[in-house]
Amino acid sequence: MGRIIAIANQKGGVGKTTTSVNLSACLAYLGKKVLLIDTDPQGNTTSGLGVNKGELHGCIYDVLIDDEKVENVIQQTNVENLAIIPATISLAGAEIELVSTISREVRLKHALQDVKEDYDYIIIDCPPSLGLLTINALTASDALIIPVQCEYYALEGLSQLLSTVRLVQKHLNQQLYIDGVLLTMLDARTNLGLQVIDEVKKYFQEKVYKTIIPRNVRLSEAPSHGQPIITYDAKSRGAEVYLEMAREVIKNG
Ligand SMILES: Nc1ncnc2c1ncn2[C@@H]1O[C@H](COP(=O)(O)OP(=O)(O)OP(=O)(O)O)[C@@H](O)[C@H]1O
Ligand SMILES: [Mg+2]
Repeated sequence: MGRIIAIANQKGGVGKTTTSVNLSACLAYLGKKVLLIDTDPQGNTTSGLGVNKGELHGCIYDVLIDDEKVENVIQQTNVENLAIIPATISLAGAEIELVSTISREVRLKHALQDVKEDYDYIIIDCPPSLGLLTINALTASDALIIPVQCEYYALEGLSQLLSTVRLVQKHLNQQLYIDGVLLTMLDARTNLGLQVIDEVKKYFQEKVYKTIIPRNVRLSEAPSHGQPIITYDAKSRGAEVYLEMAREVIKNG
């Protein structure tokens, strides 16, 4: 049975998409069958994997709003074992359209029932907000990964995220748990990064992944080539650390 994992933090630019794309590609590289779902209207995950938005026959919007079957919007990527449900800018309207929709928080969960067994992992990249798209992702998921950038104000906003998680657990999805907090974009030359690591570990204790993602320029270049790091530059530090992280996620169950 597939494990569904949401990658969420309402704070912008903390590495959600970089982690979604590269964790998914590394899990696929390790032989797992993976479906990646882009729920962000920015569609960075979609373009980061080289999917041409002009040629799509459907996206996650059609599933959430028009009851399209997920099977009809899943696309293979250039990476073996990795499929995607893309997002386009039409999704920007979904946040408001969902408000007046029946079972608005559980639409993604219900849609994924049909394909959950076809994959080892389903990874959901969330937008930088705690609106209905993120709530749908949390409600559909077994586990949550929270990327936290090793910068000032790293912990800012996390209490709001955690209280949203508690509300989802109470009312919508009892089994949701935090798989881990992932420290991202560490600049090891600064003390600040190390201070943030200490602070986050104090707060989340054993819930912090052992793998810490450093700043790596190859990771920031890869999306413009429409590739995950593992195919763009398999020998880079970025590829090494995301492989290490994928192994940790597999070990967690
Ligand atoms: N480890 C890293 N090293 C270098 N650059 C990185 C790294 N991780 C992410 N970046 C870059 O930082 C920027 C923000 O990362 P990303 O898009 O993954 O964050 P996000 O949380 O998905 O943002 P948003 O909230 O807008 O969806 C991107 O330009 C990305 O290429
Ligand atoms: Mg993103």
